[in-house]
Amino acid sequence: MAELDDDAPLTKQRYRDAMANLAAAVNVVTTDGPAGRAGFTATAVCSVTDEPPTLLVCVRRDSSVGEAFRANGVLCVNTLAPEHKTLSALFGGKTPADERFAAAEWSRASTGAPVLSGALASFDCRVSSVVEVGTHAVLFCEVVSVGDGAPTEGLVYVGRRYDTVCACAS
Ligand SMILES: NC(=O)c1ccc[n+]([C@@H]2O[C@H](COP(=O)([O-])OP(=O)(O)OC[C@H]3O[C@@H](n4cnc5c(N)ncnc54)[C@H](O)[C@@H]3O)[C@@H](O)[C@H]2O)c1
Ligand SMILES: Cc1cc2c(cc1C)N(C[C@H](O)[C@H](O)[C@H](O)COP(=O)(O)O)c1[nH]c(=O)[nH]c(=O)c1N2
Repeated sequence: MAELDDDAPLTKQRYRDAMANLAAAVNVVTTDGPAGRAGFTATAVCSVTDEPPTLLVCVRRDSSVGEAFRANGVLCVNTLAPEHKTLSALFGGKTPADERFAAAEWSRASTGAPVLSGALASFDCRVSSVVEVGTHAVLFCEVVSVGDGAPTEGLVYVGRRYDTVCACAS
């Protein structure tokens, strides 16, 4: 059981160590448009409201991909299945964009954002507002269409490693 320690300084490392205990779905977030095609791995994705359907994505402001998302103003959140572990590492590393996208099959959403074939779910979005908080930009995104695959197993990231969970309806 975790106990709060108010005396120890709250360092970045202690914050990260605690956050590492939160299991999170793994997504590849993609965009395309005048600023070019880009994509990155993200666990900082969350549903905000269903009226209007809105989710948020947090992206590091100093990442090579962040500006493309802001400039294109559209994105697709592709939720990964267990077979996408290698893809997650590719989109989460320093690999050039073309190599990232060459590792999977894609179609195009109505916004123009790339949709991952075999994703557990895909959310095609328009960025409705951006709030900068510290090192990250929080992209609030209105969902314009969704696609979901057959119930299967989901990929989660917890304790700094990947795991598989049942995503089947009980
Ligand atoms: N929100 C994020 O930007 C975020 C989330 C998860 C992982 N990552 C990156 O993926 C790599 C591997 O992460 P890891 O979980 O194995 O180990 P880690 O020790 O770097 O991170 C542990 C946890 O802390 C949080 N975190 C890490 N970096 C963060 C950041 N810059 N801003 C906000 N929260 C952050 C995440 O919840 C992460 O799962 C690292 O480079 C990490 O920075 C970034
Ligand atoms: C499991 C996991 C989860 C996340 C990440 C990584 C991994 C492996 N990364 C980091 C991000 O994917 C990485 O910095 C990319 O490389 C960013 O693209 P550039 O390398 O800057 O092009 C990440 N970055 C971010 O800004 N928000 C996030 O939610 C996450 N989540």
